[in-house]
Amino acid sequence: MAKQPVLSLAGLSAGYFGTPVVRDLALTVQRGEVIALLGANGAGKTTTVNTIGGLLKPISGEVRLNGASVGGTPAHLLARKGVALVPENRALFPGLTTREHLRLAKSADGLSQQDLLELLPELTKCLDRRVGLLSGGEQQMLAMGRALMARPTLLIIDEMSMGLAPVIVERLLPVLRRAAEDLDTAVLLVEQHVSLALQVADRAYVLSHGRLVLSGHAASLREDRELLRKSYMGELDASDIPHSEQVNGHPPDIPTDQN
Ligand SMILES: Nc1ncnc2c1ncn2[C@@H]1O[C@H](COP(=O)(O)OP(=O)(O)OP(=O)(O)O)[C@@H](O)[C@H]1O
Repeated sequence: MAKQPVLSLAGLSAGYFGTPVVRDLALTVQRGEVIALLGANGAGKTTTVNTIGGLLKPISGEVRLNGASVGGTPAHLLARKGVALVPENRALFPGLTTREHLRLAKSADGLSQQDLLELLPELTKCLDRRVGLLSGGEQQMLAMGRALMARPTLLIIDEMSMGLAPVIVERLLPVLRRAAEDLDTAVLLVEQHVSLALQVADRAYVLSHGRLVLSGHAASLREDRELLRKSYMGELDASDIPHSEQVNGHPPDIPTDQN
């Protein structure tokens, strides 16, 4: 029997002031999986993850967490249900130390600081430094570590690579794999850096102009650079897409305009 996904979206439309900027999304993330949500600037990635994370209400369609409908549930209540969102700006406090961030994030059922440092030993040397003095890579490591303190069932990371050199991002990617494997977390990674994201992801979905245009196993997407390029640019037509990479086994909706 197929496992129930931790996260599933069905027919999800989301946007601002009642106007959708993403439409008819369907996507699943299972426990222990790292899923990449890819797309160019303005494709709708942040809108999607903010809707999953309870910062925006869906316009229509379903957001399900472990099978239960949670669309429109506020972020603080979703956090209690095991959803952790690392936003694009990381939302750290520059004047507090790493240790203070971890202390604030500690919860009864979560990881201890020691458990977290076993998972992310790179944070040990930062414990007593103020966050404003950490490098961008160290800050992102802390933002992810703070989110993992709660042992989330679903970890969402928006633009992990934002402002970081690729060599730094390569050091952060294994953290996602460790979260998935050691904590059995479902990980949804939003990225513009396609090749970095596909290094760590099990599967990926590509958003273009607010619609999912491609999904598939990361290994096969890595091999077909031209297919990926076209999906990014909204240039796909149905004949480009191998059956195995169609969204949910059906040809995805191909954007007909560039709006
Ligand atoms: N607060 C907002 N109010 C109105 N429109 C918005 C708002 N935030 C984003 N948008 C619009 O929604 C569309 C999708 O933006 P979104 O930020 O979700 O894309 P993205 O794929 O995350 O891109 P980026 O990587 O640039 O953040 C864009 O056209 C953007 O201008």
